[in-house]
Amino acid sequence: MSEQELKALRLRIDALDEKVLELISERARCAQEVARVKMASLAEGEVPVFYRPEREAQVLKRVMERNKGPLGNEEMARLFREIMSSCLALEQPLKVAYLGPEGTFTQAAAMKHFGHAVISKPMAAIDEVFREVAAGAVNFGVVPVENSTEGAVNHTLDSFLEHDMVICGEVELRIHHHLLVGENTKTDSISRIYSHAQSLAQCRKWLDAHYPNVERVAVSSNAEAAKRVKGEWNSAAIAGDMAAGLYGLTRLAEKIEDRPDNSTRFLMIGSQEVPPTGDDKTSIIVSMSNKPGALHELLVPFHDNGIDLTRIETRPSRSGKWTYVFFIDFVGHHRDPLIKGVLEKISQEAVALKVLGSYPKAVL
Ligand SMILES: O=C(O)C(=O)C[C@]1(C(=O)O)C=C[C@@H](O)C=C1
Repeated sequence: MSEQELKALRLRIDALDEKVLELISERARCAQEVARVKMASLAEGEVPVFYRPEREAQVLKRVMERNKGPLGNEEMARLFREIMSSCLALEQPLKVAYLGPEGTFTQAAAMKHFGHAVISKPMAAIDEVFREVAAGAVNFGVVPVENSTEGAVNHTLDSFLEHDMVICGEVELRIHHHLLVGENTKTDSISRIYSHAQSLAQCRKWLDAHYPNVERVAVSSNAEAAKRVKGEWNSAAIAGDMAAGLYGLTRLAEKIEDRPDNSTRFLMIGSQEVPPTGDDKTSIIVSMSNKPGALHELLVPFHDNGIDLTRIETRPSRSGKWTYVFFIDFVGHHRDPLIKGVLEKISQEAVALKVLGSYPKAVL
């Protein structure tokens, strides 16, 4: 390519950037207007709701449907995710608590869902995220709920039994683990590998094959593992890209998870009910009396109405020995007439039924 051609193309890019800039600014001004209208139409004592997950899901879906390339749909939606995040921050900067410390996959999930224009607050434990939301110190919380290799995150399920929370969104993240070391660590001198217990489990086969005799130490998060090895000489951490970048660690081996499709699902928790979008999921907790056929009775109304169950999990209830609660996710919104009917049927049989929330299916 000649210098001349390159120069002409860069001039075109400059001109296009100017238009993009103008359009983004116009969109941001429009969002400010939206905020003004929301404020003006408030009833006496009503609090304004700036963040609208159902609208955000619609915007992102529309972008993906209309995108003609060459950028991929997800790539394009991610750009719009960030534009919307910044527009919302003009209306109201959201405060989001997540399972920290900085650099965890939960932080990456929070950024994927809310974009980078939020004020984010790392918490030391899942229960603390719940408490922070319940206390009203933040607008939303982000917690992991299940992993495709290791199953349920029990701390999260148990926290739902203790706190009144509304689930207002979900996000799925592909989890890639790397073996990370600090600058002073020699490859052949590793005597200890730190990570979160779930991450150690997700890389068990790889560790058995490559470091069978090295001590594996479970710590509170993989970001914590990364933080520790930064200053140590003989240890390595298993953690993801965010932690590697944050603590300036070197990747000795990349993508060491045993299953290439290893993914984690995260939930956004708050107090805001989300209206239907037409493509939603609902999460409920049900406790049944301890008698034969109770689970069957619970599942029949879903089957009879052709409702797609996406997950069912059992946890011991806090109220009696050998009694259980079921966490169930299914497709649909609790305001849909069909779902309403099913929930009514279940509540007739159940000891207790709680709708944790209906929310748009993850778009990204
Ligand atoms: O449509 C709204 O209610 C807006 O506030 C605008 C907007 C946007 O930028 O598109 C911003 C924040 C909301 O979460 C949803 C959408």
